[in-house]
Amino acid sequence: MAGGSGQRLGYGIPKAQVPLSGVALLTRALRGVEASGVAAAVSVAVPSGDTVLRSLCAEAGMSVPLAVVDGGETRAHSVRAALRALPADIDSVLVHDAARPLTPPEVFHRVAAALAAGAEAVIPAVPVTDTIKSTAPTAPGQAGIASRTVTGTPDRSALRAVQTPQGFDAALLCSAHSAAESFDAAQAAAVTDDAMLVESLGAVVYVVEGSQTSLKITTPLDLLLAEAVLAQEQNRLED
Ligand SMILES: Nc1ccn([C@@H]2O[C@H](COP(=O)(O)OP(=O)(O)OP(=O)(O)O)[C@@H](O)[C@H]2O)c(=O)n1
Ligand SMILES: C[C@](O)(CO)[C@H](O)COP(=O)(O)O
Repeated sequence: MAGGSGQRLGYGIPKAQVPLSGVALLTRALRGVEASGVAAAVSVAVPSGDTVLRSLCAEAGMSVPLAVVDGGETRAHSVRAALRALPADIDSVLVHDAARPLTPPEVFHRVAAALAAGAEAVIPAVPVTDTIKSTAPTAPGQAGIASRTVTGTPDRSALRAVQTPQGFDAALLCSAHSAAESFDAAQAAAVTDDAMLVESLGAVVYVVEGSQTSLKITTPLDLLLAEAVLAQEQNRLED
């Protein structure tokens, strides 16, 4: 998925074009897919009319067929557009973010292996290190102190920070996305990953180990962190 604009990164160009140590995020993500060897075909959603990312796809030198489609208003719209461009006879789909340029091959392998073992839906994830609170807007009359108050503290040991690629039985994912096509704007905005759509159909979603380096580039700080990860890898290779 490379159809986003990258508002939070704030570069003024689609995020997938943004260079990470000189190589565009999309190119790095495609290299990750290629290195994993799990894909028989790839479908990339780019912002409508974007020619730069289309060129990067053509130059990526993928060893499997690669389709490029115009993405949509939300990530889920882009996923639907990309799904429509995949070959009709595929059994499984891995949905991956161009915004995760450093996902190691083993994460792709764990997701693909779980699908091969019979899972209908699989997500990679890592334990959370912060304590997470649910919150709500402060009640009228108390708003002078702070804008939100705490409504609960979920058990951290059960929480996971979820990554991509997320893997699915192709028919299940298509059904889940068909159901989401009728969502209104608020419902559509609340869809932050694909797994939650199949969860709403009652499917069992399996969790496999993700990777700390599979971070999502969302803000400028994430880009700095990713550059540091690459520099460390480079040093390790030179040692
Ligand atoms: N309409 C959209 C929105 C997002 N994405 C993709 O979904 C992934 C995760 O989205 P996010 O990190 O939120 O990217 P942006 O939408 O570009 O970021 P922002 O919300 O800051 O604008 C990214 O690879 C992004 O390109 C997409 O294909 N189509
Ligand atoms: C799909 C995802 O990468 C899983 O963590 C994430 O939910 C995308 O969120 P975003 O707000 O669209 O970046």
